Amino acid sequence: MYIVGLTGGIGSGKSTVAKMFRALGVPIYISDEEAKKLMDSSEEIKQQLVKLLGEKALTPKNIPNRPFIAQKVFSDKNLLERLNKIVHPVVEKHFSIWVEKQKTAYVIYESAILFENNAQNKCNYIILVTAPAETRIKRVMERDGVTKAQVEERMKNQWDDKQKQKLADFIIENINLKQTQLQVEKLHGNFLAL
Ligand SMILES: Nc1ncnc2c1ncn2[C@@H]1O[C@H](COP(=O)(O)OP(=O)(O)OP(=O)(O)O)[C@@H](O)[C@H]1O
Repeated sequence: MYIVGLTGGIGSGKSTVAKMFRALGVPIYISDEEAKKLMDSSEEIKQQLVKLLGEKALTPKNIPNRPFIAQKVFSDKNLLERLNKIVHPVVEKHFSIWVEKQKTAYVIYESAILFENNAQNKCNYIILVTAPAETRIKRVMERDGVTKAQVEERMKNQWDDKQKQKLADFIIENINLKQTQLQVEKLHGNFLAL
């Protein structure tokens, strides 16, 4: 079975593309969602969070205190790296178990920060979804009801497309949805024929 990574900057349309693959029967692992769920449920992660950030890292209900954690780690790169080192191995293990249960020719691993997290090694192929920055900003402003500056702030933590294009095997230009659908169908055919 092949593992196909799916990535792209904020507002590029990863989720939109993932839905198109899912409609074709491809299992999708949305890494950010799974990591969030695992942080809530894994006692192993929670214990390590308290070790790293103190008792306040958990709420009285024993779930991660996200605003507290975010405020701590986003101003301290070293802490962010250490947090990633706690969460990643658990997600990796969960992903491997999930992959083994799938019965298709390939699965998709979706992550906004696939390259930034060095997750390309686990993928046989990588698809990068792109769209012009102005388009992406407009989409996210509309989708999330945020300002241009807020979107640009989030973009700062991601690599730019030029860096990612060098490492991607396939690029889906997501501007017109019909064209995107055609690109997805073509790639799906390619992956099935591998
Ligand atoms: N080709 C398109 N034409 C018009 N709107 C689009 C197109 N592709 C995506 N959108 C819309 O743009 C917004 C962002 O798309 P989507 O959520 O798929 O991006 P994403 O890359 O997953 O974003 P994020 O990284 O923020 O999760 C959504 O509201 C989506 O419906």
